[in-house]
Amino acid sequence: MAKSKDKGDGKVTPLMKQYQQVKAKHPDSLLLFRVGDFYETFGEDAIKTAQTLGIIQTSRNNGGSDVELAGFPYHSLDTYLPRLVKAGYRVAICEQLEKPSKEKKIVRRGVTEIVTPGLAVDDKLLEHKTNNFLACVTYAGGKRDQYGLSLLDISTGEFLVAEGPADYTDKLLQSFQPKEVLLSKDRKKDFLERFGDRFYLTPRDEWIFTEDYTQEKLLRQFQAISLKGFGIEKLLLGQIAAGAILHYLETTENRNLQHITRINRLANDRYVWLDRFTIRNLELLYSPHDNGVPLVEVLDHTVTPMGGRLLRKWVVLPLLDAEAIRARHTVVRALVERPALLQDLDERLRVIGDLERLISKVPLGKVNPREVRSLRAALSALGPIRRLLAESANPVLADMAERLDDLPAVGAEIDRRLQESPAVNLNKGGVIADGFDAELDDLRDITRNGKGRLADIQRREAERTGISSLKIGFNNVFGYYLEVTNKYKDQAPADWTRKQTLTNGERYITEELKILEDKILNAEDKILQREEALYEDLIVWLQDYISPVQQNAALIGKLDCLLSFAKIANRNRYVMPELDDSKDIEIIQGRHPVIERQLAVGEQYVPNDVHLDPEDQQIIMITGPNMAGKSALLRQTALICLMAQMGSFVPAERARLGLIDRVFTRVGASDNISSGESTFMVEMNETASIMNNVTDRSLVLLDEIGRGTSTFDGISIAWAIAEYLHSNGQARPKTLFATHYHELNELADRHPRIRNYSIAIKEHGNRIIFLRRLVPGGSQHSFGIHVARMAGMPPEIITRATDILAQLESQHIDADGRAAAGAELRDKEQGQAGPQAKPVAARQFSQPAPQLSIFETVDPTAGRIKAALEELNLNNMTPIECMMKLNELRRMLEG
Ligand SMILES: Nc1ncnc2c1ncn2[C@@H]1O[C@H](COP(=O)(O)OP(=O)(O)OP(=O)(O)O)[C@@H](O)[C@H]1O
Repeated sequence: MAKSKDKGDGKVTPLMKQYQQVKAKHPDSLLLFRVGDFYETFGEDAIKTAQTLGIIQTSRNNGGSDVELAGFPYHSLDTYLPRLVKAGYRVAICEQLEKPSKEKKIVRRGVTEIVTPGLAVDDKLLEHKTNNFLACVTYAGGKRDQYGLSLLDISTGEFLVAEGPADYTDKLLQSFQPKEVLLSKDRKKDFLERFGDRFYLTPRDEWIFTEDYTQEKLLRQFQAISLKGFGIEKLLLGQIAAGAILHYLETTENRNLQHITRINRLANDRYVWLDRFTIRNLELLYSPHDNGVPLVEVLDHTVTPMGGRLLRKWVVLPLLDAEAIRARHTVVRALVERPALLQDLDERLRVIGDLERLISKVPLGKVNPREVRSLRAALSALGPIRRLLAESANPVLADMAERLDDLPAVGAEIDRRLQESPAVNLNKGGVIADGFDAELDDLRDITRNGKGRLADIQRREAERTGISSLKIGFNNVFGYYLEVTNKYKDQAPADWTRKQTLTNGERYITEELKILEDKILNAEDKILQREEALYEDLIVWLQDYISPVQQNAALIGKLDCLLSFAKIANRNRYVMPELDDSKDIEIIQGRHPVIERQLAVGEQYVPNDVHLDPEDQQIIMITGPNMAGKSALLRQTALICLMAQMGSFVPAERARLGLIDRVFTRVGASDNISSGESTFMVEMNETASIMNNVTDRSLVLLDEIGRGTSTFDGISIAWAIAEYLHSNGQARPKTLFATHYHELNELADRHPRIRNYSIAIKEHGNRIIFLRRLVPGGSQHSFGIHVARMAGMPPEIITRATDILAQLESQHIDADGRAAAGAELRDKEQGQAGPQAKPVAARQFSQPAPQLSIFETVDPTAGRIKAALEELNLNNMTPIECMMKLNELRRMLEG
């Protein structure tokens, strides 16, 4: 609230009083207060506005008070409003609700709109190819890990509901990236703990988030007596979230919501489950790297905003239903095989524009005349598209043709009512077509032919009266008049009214003249008023067609995505994957869709075969030096599977794929301590969540798991996880395991479904040449030194490191005790109590290392550890328990 420093008599001007009343109702919004031709801001708001917009801040003296002030002309609203909202402010726009008049001291004012990051409809605030979601999250509370989530894009009318545990909610928040999250005040802390602080939060009173209140809001919006038909009746938390969104819309003056015609359940059983690490790690939508390119950018060759937005959903929601996936594949194939059809459709789609957002602007009262014309243009493009689809001989496309409706009545009515190239703004006129409205035509005729009509009256009256010298004149006192010289004044007829006597003549008015005068003088204003009224009629009339236009927009979006898939299949030589009922993944000469697009000229992406199946080759351990291409191979395998289930062709020579239901990804972080937990614990927790959720249709990517901890821990974790995934009951998730620890190669000797592979390299003198080929068999070194050289490490260090390595290798112990760690695990597994691990202190490197066991020291901790180890009943422990125990022992060691 603007603080007025009282300087003298303490009186606040009526304007400031009115301002303060309005501001009191919107304390958390930045208030733009219309005063004449300006939007003014006061107090704190003025400081923020001036800073954000870079405009001058002054102060205003209001009846003895002094307050900060910053303002801008009303016609700059379009430029400044988006900047304020993008800076993170909620902006309330307070308009003058009546015209100023002499009688009234102060005009009525009120807030007509509140714009927030999640409630944007202005094109300047929106990105064409991205939805702008407002989310609401509700929480069951207590021990139940259950959340309700609703998402609304007010600019398109898309309204979604979901319900599930925290990780599911988190995943959806990450996939849909809401611009604002509504939540109950008392849940804010919980939200921040679970989902982090990266969202723009709008906490609201608790009472809103109640079942009865929100239900009623939903029923009213959909004019329904029950929510059964929407398939969301069981999602009570989701319903509360959705109803709370509707409440929020009301309080932000968004009351005309006829474009929100549906509410859909986001059914997690229809889509591949991608855990949140997977969405991030596979860089599906965003890349954390400066020059990184996310998958969606490679896939996106859509030409309509609807297509662009839908593709983003397809990318994070790959399908589980084989039939639906095949349907997409067959369309892509049909389009790939008929380039002429593809090109024709592409050209037609390009003129459609943002049909979905256009129609949403209709009820919101934000659609301008030119946009209505674009709507008309889009509808007329649908006819030819429908014909092309119908002739395509593809059943899915033919079905789309059936469902597309070019709404000829709407097109015809727009033509009848609107000019062909109407003005953008209604307040300039020139919007409604000639010939549509007699009154408007008449007014327009007057502005064009006013003088001619006056001349007509003059001529007619002269003929009637025989006064040949009759003239028409105008003055400011009584407007148009007929003037007669004294010679003819007796001939003036009775129906003329005398208005003025001059020395040499008389002036008269007639009723006809006065009517014409009124029309001439007010024609411009009346034209604007009439056009406004007629335009409003058109918009109201259009509201009956919101739903069919939305359906067209949805079909066009889908078609656009499929065209995009066909285009990239052509451009990037993708092939149609074969989906079968197996649980296998068989990729011949697969490539990474993103990396292959980024290679420098002359560089070739080296394709690789990957075969995984739960019966025989369930887990692949991939070793190889840094930079060899291990991560790329892991990711490309997952991306190929996911692209296939999105309906896309894939970068490979051939791919035979059983459906996958979940993808889990873990990347060993080098430093995860910032979150307060040790890396070890983070990995344990995360990995435990994989263990609990895998099925034998799942795909697990483990990239350098255990890297964040010491080698000993790292190998232990990786070892135990690999074993668990291999031997845990019925579920046999297909797993790709990239690791530096070549010690893990021993696992393959012990477990039938674990296989070793490595990424081939060639050693050339002291250098490595990366061949990027996946070859059977593990690798023997870690090649850290080579990588250090490539990274530009000083030659002295490289030479010294090479020396040390040679010494260590001659002792069969590597630089930080890896062989020892491997041996330790081996011994444990075989039930041999006596560990032979021999960690070596760095200072011992240049001398033969004495064979020291940790238990041979005099340290009492070592004694405790020994006792604890002896107590263990290894046969009764799960690998995870083993790992936990190891961690505990290690902490004892660390004190
Ligand atoms: N098959 C391939 N063909 C061509 N270039 C490749 C291939 N695979 C990977 N690369 C290139 O090599 C780089 C390193 O690959 P990647 O990150 O997968 O290595 P890595 O073995 O996982 O390394 P680190 O162990 O350091 O994580 C990639 O950025 C990519 O540019």
